[in-house]
Amino acid sequence: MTVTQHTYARRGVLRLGTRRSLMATTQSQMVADRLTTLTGATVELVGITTFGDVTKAQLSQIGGTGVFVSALRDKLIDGEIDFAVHSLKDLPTTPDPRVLVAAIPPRDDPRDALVGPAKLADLPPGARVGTGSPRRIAQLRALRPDLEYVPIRGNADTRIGKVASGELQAVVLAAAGLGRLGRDGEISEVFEPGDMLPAPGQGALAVECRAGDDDLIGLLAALDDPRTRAAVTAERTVLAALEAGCSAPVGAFAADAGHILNLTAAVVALDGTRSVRKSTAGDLSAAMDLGRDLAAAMIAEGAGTLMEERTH
Ligand SMILES: NCc1[nH]cc(CCC(=O)O)c1CC(=O)O
Repeated sequence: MTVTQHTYARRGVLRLGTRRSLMATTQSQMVADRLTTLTGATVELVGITTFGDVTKAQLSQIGGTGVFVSALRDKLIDGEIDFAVHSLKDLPTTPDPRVLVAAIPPRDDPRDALVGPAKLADLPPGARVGTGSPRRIAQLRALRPDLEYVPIRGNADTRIGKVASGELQAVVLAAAGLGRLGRDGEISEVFEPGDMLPAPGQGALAVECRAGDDDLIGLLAALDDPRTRAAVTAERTVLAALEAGCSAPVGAFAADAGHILNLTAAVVALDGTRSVRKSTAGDLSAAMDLGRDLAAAMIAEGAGTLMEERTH
C-alpha cells in the first residue's frame, strides 16, 4: 500500500472536512451521524480554516462564497480529507471535474427569515435591517422601500448580535441555518417564496468527494434524496443559464408535487422597483430542461439587462 492511496476501506475512518463555524460543524455532524446510522461507517470531523473565514472583506470583494468551497476542495484533492459538506447555495454552478456531488440530502426549510422584534410590515419607517445579499436587499426594497438596508457579514451569531445590541432593528437570514443553530425561536417572520424567492439551493446541502473514489461514492449515495436533487438542479440551472453568480439578485425555488416540479425564478433590480419573474412546471426527470427553458424565457423578457444594471 502506498501513502497516496485514499481508499476509506483501508483506513477504516472517513475524514469529513468542515469549516470551523458552528453552522458548518453542525451540518457536517448531522451528515456524519446520518451516514453512520445508514451505513455503519465511522466518520471523523476535520476542521479547516478558509481565507473567507479570516478576512473581514465583503464576500463580493474576495470572489464570493466560492472561497469557502475551494479551500475544502483543495484538501479533498490533497487527500487530507475524504469528503466535505457544503451549503448547496454556496456551491458555484460551474462544475469542478476533480470532485463529485455524491449526495444531496433531504432539504431543510428553503425560506428566508426575519430576526427582530416584529414582522417586516410592522417595523417603523427608516428601521435599519441587516443583510449583505443583493437578492434579499432587492426583494426587501420591493416590500418595504422605506427601510434602510445595511450590508453585514459574519456568522449568524454575530449578525443576530447586532439586533440584540440595538445597532440594527432586524436581520434577514436563511431559516435553515437558524434552525441548525437552534436559533429559530428568534424568528419574527418567515417569508413565503411568493414574497421573497430564496437563493437557488437554499436549505439544501451537498456532500462532495473526489471524482473516481468509487467505493465512497457508493456509500454516500445512501444520503441522497432524488426529489431534493431534482428541485435544486432546476433552481441552479436557472442561475447557470442566466450566467449569474452567487451575488446576483436572482431567486429561484422549485417545489415538487408528486412527479411535477413547480419552478419559479426572478431577477430583481437592486432598487426593488422592477423584476422579471416567471414560473413553469414539468416532470421531475426534466429538471435541467425546466431550468434552462425558464432562464431563456426570462432573458427574452429582459432579465439580462436587469442583472447588468447593478454592475454599472
Ligand atoms: N451564504 C452563507 C450561507 N450559506 C448557507 C446559509 C444558510 C443555510 C442554507 O441555506 O443551507 C448561509 C447563511 C444565510 O444565508 O443566512
